[in-house]
Amino acid sequence: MSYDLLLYNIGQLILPKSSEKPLKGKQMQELPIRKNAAIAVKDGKIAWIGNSEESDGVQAKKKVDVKNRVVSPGLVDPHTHLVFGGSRENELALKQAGVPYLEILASGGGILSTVESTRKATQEDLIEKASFHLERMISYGVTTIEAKSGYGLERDTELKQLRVTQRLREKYPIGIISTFLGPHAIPSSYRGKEDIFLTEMVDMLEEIKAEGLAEFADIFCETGVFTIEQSRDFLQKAKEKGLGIKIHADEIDSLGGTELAASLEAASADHLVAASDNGIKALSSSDTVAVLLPGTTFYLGKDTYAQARKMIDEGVAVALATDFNPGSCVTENLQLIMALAGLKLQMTAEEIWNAVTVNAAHAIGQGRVAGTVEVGKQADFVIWNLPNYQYLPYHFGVNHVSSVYCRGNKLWESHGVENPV
Ligand SMILES: N=CN[C@@H](CCC(=O)O)C(=O)O
Ligand SMILES: [Zn+2]
Repeated sequence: MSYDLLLYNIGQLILPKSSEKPLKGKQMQELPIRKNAAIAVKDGKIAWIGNSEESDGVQAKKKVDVKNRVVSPGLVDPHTHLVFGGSRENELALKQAGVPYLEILASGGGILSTVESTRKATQEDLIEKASFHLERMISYGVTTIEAKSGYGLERDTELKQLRVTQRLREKYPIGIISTFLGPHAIPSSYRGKEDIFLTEMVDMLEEIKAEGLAEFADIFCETGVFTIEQSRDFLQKAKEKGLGIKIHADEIDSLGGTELAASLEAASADHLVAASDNGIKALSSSDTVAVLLPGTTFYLGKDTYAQARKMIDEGVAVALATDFNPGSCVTENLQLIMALAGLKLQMTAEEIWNAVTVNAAHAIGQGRVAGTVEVGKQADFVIWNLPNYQYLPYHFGVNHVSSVYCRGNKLWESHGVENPV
């Protein structure tokens, strides 16, 4: 058999355990590593994994010497707000003056200011801007992402954002999972009429599902935004329409969104900085993935991070994401989030790699498609300029990628000096 591509001399091949369900608690500590490995690709899929010596006789159109470096599955970023207009650099001065995130929002800024810019932007403007950010995500080793709407807060702009995501799917070979986040904030004109706004958002669910514009629905459950009851009602209706569900839960105040996510069997509950002990317990007896966003906590200037250690020790499945957005976490760099997970969430290197591969894939319903390197799966992987897998969360703030492959094709390559391993 002749393959399309052979990678040989792989110093460490990171092989997160494939599983029907996300890895929970102690399972996250296991990260199988194959030393001196080789991978062969045929028709965009992994066709063979073996020892580098065995690969001598393997026929392939192209052979790549990995020079003893690390290869991992393509990273998965399961929480991004990729499509938006404008930017909010003016908020830095407000933050420095001590104005809290929710206060900026309540005074018509924050999310609402991005809503204004997104409403004004054309579909083409949004495609161009999102492409720029997406290509930067890819350069950091990401081959699957989730992208949320939520900067329209009215039918036409929400649909415009979702259509941009569809166009990005056609434009790029990477996996892009779309989430409808219509209830992301209360538009100023609907203050005191939140239920009318939510009915309008619920009315969009059928069309979104029928047109395949999103796989998931999401809501921002927070003080001054949507209550637990409103969130339950919206998510239940989304589920009835056949959409998967997610929730921005317990980010700032402990409202009980974590417990709600577990009780509704949501695919993920995201943020969870203020999750209660009961919430963590509820997650541990569910398959809902806790998607933690330490970049957001850092960017909002907080000292208290999500209790990742307690969550993992109590048996929760944890994933990590950038939360890339123009307000609360302005970075496309998932490697930076991996470093923050080591420094601020006390996660081990093994847990961190599982959290950005297999568990991140499960958080967006892609456990069968992405997040692992195994025969028969999509050939999405990253060659890293790393001497070993523990090195990544240790050396922070830079890009360690040597090259990114998606479905067996090289998508991005670094032109810098290689780290001598
Ligand atoms: N917290 C709610 N939504 C986003 C922030 C959006 C924004 O500030 O534009 C988040 O997940 O952090
Ligand atoms: Zn978010």
